[in-house]
Amino acid sequence: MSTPHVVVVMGVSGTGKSTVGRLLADRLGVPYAEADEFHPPANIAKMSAGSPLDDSDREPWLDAIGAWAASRTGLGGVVSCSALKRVYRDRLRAAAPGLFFVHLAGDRELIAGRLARREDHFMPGALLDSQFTTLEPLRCDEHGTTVPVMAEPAEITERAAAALAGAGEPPVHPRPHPQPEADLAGTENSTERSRGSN
Ligand SMILES: Nc1ncnc2c1ncn2[C@@H]1O[C@H](COP(=O)(O)OP(=O)(O)O)[C@@H](O)[C@H]1O
Ligand SMILES: O=C(O)[C@H](O)[C@@H](O)[C@H](O)[C@H](O)COP(=O)(O)O
Repeated sequence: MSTPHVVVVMGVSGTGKSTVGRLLADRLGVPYAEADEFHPPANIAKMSAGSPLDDSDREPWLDAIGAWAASRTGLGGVVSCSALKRVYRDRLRAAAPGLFFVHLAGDRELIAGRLARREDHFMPGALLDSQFTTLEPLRCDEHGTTVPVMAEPAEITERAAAALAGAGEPPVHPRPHPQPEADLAGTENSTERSRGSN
């Protein structure tokens, strides 16, 4: 029996992480975890007030998501997380080596339109520019794939699942040792890099 992947569905606010993440988890038969549930209340308050998060705001959030991902290693799971910068993804990989990233990518106008129509969410559409400014797309040495979001959610999910199937077994890593605090503002850390499949 194959080893299930732990998948991070990433991208800017409104790109479809929650929508596609839930569908992908159902498709794979694994649990889904929602990034917004991992924020300290202060982060929600800051974004609700119209201010973007900075690196230090995101540290406890990334660590909580990383801990969930680590708990699913070998079992499988899907978690949403904007994971906008490479150094954020390195932090997640340090906690849970072997993560597969699905970057949901779309242009600003398309996503702004979806955010404008989304109801009952704390994230103001006015923060979208800052999300795009911060975004560092997946690099070719990162284990993952990029899927355009100008399609129906079911089709996006199929494309993500196909990329995952093509990626084979998750890379085997020893259980990570506790890491010293990484400096998000610093240069890349020494996290082992997985072979990219995108
Ligand atoms: N592929 C899609 N086509 C049309 N609307 C979408 C698509 N994916 C998501 N949406 C809608 O766009 C909005 C943002 O999606 P959501 O999943 O909440 O994004 P995120 O979790 O990345 O912030 C929601 O109202 C959702 O229903
Ligand atoms: O700034 C970030 O790192 C992210 O934007 C993150 O904070 C998250 O995306 C928000 O909680 C909004 O939630 P959605 O991405 O679901 O809109």
